[in-house]
This record gives sequence, structure tokens and C-alpha cells, in this order.
Amino acid sequence: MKPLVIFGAGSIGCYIGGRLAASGTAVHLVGRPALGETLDEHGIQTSDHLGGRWHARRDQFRYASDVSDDFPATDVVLVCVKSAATAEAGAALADVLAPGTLVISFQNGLHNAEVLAQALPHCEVLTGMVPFNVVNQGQGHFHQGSQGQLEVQQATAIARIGAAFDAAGLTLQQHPDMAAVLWSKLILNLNNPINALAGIPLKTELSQRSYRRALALAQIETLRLLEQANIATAKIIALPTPWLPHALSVPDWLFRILGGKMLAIDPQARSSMWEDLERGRRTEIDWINGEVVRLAESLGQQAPVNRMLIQLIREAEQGGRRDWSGDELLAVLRCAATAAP
Ligand SMILES: NC(=O)C1=CN([C@@H]2O[C@H](COP(=O)(O)OP(=O)(O)OC[C@H]3O[C@@H](n4cnc5c(N)ncnc54)[C@H](OP(=O)(O)O)[C@@H]3O)[C@@H](O)[C@H]2O)C=CC1
Ligand SMILES: CC(C)(CO)C(=O)C(=O)O
Repeated sequence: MKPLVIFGAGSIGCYIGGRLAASGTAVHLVGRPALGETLDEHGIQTSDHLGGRWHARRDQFRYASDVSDDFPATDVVLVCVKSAATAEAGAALADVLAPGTLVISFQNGLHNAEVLAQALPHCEVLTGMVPFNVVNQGQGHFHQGSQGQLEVQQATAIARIGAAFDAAGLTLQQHPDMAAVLWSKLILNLNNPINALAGIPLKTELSQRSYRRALALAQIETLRLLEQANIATAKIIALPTPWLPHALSVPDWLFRILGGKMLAIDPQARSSMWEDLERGRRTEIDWINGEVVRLAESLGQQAPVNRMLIQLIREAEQGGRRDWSGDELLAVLRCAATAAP
């Protein structure tokens, strides 16, 4: 069997790749040399919020720091880099992939698969969606801290990998309308800047009504724009997407009952944007809240709440505050919303 390639060995790439390798799929990871050294020593440990633990020994996967280094013949590639690195990933893969290779973008944001398709016109590029959180805990250990099933664009080519994902316990849910899925995921990801600015774990943050109300403001603004643009959403968690701001705004005691599943998160889990700030990397704010601002502009409207979140994350990227209380954030976002003409 030809190895399945994971381009972008980070939290998501190593989690999916580690689970696949542990269950017997031949996996070839492309990532940075420093992580390669860590994995040489420890292999890939994966675990989840339900207590599952898996280990891929070093002889169960291959690892390279670029595509020139012993790149295998493959017919499936999963792209798991951050959005800023997608174009570069596409350019690197263009030289080495055979016609008809299945390429799946397992990334947040709306347009990564399109960027890949432009670079790889000879491949079949599909959109994927990762609903759960993964944190790199160091020493080759990647932990899934919340629930959800991987979703992927409906296509006959998925038959090539369905059994391998099933064997790894990562069943792929096929969806006919990934644009709706990606917008719904983006609406959940509007929490990424709030979590990163709060500087606290997701569970602690979402347990506090003021942070949830701040998130609801950003979501309400986005949902109004989607309605005006006739863009559909999909149900990707227990609640339909348009209900989210209402469910988030209830008092803490009621949210503990209604939003039980949203709080079923490991106490230490954080958003990927928090991890980016922590590691001094560029965040995906332009691919998340930036999409809302661009949608507003295309409709001749404004998105002041999302614009303010972008500004605060830009400041945080430059060393600015990352310890906002919920009340402070809510006040700043409310002020932005009312100040907009
Ligand atoms: N982490 C999470 O919980 C979730 C993340 N997602 C999404 O999944 C995607 C991946 O996120 P995540 O796994 O957190 O990202 P990471 O940054 O942890 O992983 C990506 C890795 O790929 C490396 N990389 C980038 N370009 C190259 C290249 N050309 N050659 C070799 N290595 C490269 C990066 O190195 P470097 O940093 O040095 O560039 C990094 O180590 C994102 O779109 C994210 O939003 C979705 C759901 C949950
Ligand atoms: C899973 C989730 C929503 C967790 O915040 C995420 O997508 C991220 O961290 O980027």
C-alpha cells in the first residue's frame, strides 16, 4: 500500500497521522526538523478526552522535512498546515504529486482547498473539517481535548481512505455542502481570538457568561451577514448554528445544563490561536474574523465587532495584552458595535 502523506506535521497532522499509523496505515509526515527529532525519540503518542491512548512506534511512520527528501509515491495527501502556509504547501506538492492524487485540506478557514486546487490542478482536492481540539503536549504527545467527527466533502474518492480512517477510530463523515460546514466551523472559530485574548483554557473561558456574550456578539454580526448574502450554515454540533448566540448568552447555571456538550472539553484544552500567540507565530485571524469583514465589505456593510477582534489580536501578535477579562472584552466589543455608523 502506498503511504498516505500528511503535509504539515503539527497538532492536527500528528494527531491524525499518529492515529492512522498506530492502526497500521503507512504514513509519511512532512514537518519541521525539530519535531522530527522529537518523534525519532518518542514516536507519536495520541490520546483523547475519553481516555483513549495510542502509540505509533518510530518504525510505523516516515518523517521528512521537505518533499525532496525521499518523497514516496502516494495517492492521498492530507494538508494540515496553518492557512498562511497553504500556498507554499501547494507549490511544494505541485512538483511531486501524480495526476489524480486525492488531496484533502484539514484546515480552518474557508478557502484553503481552493488555494490548493489552484496549485494542484491535476489532483482531486477536497475540503475537510476538523471539529475537535488538539494540543501538542510535547515529547511527541498530541491530545484531543474535545469531541466531534472529521467531516469531508462527499466524493467517490473517499472510498480510498474510508477503511483506514475507520480502523483508526476516526470515521470520516461525508457532507454534500462543505461551504455550509466551513462557515459553521468559522462561527465556532470566532471563539479563537476570544480564547487567545483571555489567555485561559477553553473550558474556563466558556464557563463565564461575559466571554460567551462577547463571542455571541461576533456570531450575531456574522449570522446577519450570512443571511443577507444567502449563505447557508450546517448543523455541525448538537445545536443548529443560528441558535448558538442565544444558547451562549444564557446565565452560567443554565448554560451548564443547555450547553453541556460545549463544555465537554478537557480542562487544559486551548484554541489553536492561543497556541500560535504562545509560540510567537502568525495567527489565522485574517482567515477567520477577516472573512467576516470581507463578507461585510462585499455587501456594502461593516463588521465592527469582528474588526475589533482583529485589531486586538494584531496587538497581541506584537506583544500586546493577552489577559482580558470577559467584562473588559465585552465592553470593548459593545463599544465598537455601537460606535460604528
Ligand atoms: N490545533 C487545533 O486544535 C485545531 C486546528 N485546526 C486547524 O488545522 C490546521 C492545522 O492546525 P495545527 O495543527 O494546529 O497547526 P500547527 O502549526 O500545529 O501545525 C502545522 C505544522 O506544519 C509545519 N509546516 C508549515 N509549512 C511547512 C512546510 N512547508 N514544510 C514543513 N512543515 C511545514 C508548521 O511549522 P511552522 O510553525 O514552523 O510553520 C507546523 O509545525 C489549521 O488551519 C488550524 O486552524 C482545526 C481544528 C482544531
Ligand atoms: C476545535 C477548535 C474550535 C477549538 O478551539 C478549533 O478549531 C481551534 O482551536 O482552532
